[in-house]
Amino acid sequence: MKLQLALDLVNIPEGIELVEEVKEFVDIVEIGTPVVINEGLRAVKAMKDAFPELEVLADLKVMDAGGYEVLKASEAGADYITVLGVSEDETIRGAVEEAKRHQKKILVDMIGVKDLETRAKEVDTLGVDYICVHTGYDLQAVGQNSFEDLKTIKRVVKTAKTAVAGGIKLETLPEVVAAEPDIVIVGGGITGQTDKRLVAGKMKELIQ
Ligand SMILES: O=C(CO)[C@H](O)[C@H](O)COP(=O)(O)O
Repeated sequence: MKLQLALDLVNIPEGIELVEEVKEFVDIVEIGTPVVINEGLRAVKAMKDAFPELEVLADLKVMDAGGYEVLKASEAGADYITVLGVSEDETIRGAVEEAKRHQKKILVDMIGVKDLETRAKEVDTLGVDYICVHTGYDLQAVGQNSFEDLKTIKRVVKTAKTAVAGGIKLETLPEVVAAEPDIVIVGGGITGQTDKRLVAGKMKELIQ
């Protein structure tokens, strides 16, 4: 099980400083969608240059032009690129083909998918590397999480690996770990803490 640190509310120097603090406990650094919007793909390149030993995920949430956007993120040094599960199968196929060409991985984010079981089964046939259940900020704000959805994809997905994201904290991590996802994605649960190193270390312990 890998721990992915999501960086959403920082600029490039702040992100690098934050990763420096917790890098020994983290497997993947996510350049979150707001960071990509603010800073562009150069944030991916800057993180990979600063920490070549860590994997970097570009959270582009690709919705169209899958091949082209995966190409650009791959050129910037991303190891993983996210594509939305609600996008067309053609988009996901294009992303997967391009990722394979560059030895990169595609993580499909199921945010906004209404019939999770049916779509997860479909996406699982498209050759993606990971399927991720995700409660975004707007649904976290009304008290939702993805813990039951994780159990659903663990039951129906046969080929892809699984991941979970959305409001995971140290207190809720044991419940998540019990469902055995391949990647646990944590943003504010680490970045919003006063002692980030302490919390990241405890999370890593629970995951191992
Ligand atoms: O993709 C995201 C928001 O769209 C976040 O990176 C993801 O939800 C993880 O952050 P947090 O743990 O703070 O919810």
